[in-house]
Amino acid sequence: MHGHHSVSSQSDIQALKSVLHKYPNFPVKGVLFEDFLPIFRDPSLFRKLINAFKTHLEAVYQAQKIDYIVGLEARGFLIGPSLALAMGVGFVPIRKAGKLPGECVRTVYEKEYGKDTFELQVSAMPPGSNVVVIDDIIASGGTAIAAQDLLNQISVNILEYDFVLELDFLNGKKNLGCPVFTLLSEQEFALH
Ligand SMILES: O=P(O)(O)OC[C@H]1O[C@H](OP(=O)(O)OP(=O)(O)O)[C@H](O)[C@@H]1O
Ligand SMILES: Nc1ncnc2[nH]cnc12
Repeated sequence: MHGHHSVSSQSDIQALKSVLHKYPNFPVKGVLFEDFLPIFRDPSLFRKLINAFKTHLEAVYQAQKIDYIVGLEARGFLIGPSLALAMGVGFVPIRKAGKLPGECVRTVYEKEYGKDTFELQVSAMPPGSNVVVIDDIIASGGTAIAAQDLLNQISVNILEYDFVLELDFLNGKKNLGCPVFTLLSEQEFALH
């Protein structure tokens, strides 16, 4: 990558956007499902995705240390570990209920198309850790708020949320008390 560029090149962003796919009425009627999986089928796009998040985070957090990348099951697991490894920081998963051993904190939440339960291992991170939460998309924001709830319960500080996509019309960001970065925003996507 080019050392002094603080944002990803517009051609990388366009290349990533060009493979996104929309599926009307999936998984339920009335939902327009945004599929980002084609990015992972092409290693050069996968690399562009990871580099774009890394470049963004390194530009924003020069003075402050990121302790962990926290990924949300399941699609946050496709990005989080690769990003954490590239940045040389730890990775911690937040999982759907019943998957994690040991003492866990738990929360029930509503998302755009249903209800779910999230858990986080209490021993995963020391209190006061600074984390970035990553997922593929923010829709209603229910999932992101559930992650905030769990991280608050173990006294971990969220520096920001990073998403690949957002559904603007659902305004999911409104109840989040920290910055949100969206790599391929739906607005720009629509212009393309
Ligand atoms: O902003 P919200 O309305 O809460 O929706 C966003 C969440 O919904 C999807 O996860 P889903 O629970 O469908 O994940 P899965 O791929 O693990 O089934 C998506 O990957 C986000 O995590
Ligand atoms: N419209 C959507 N597309 C993909 N993932 C989602 N998760 C919640 N809403 C979604």
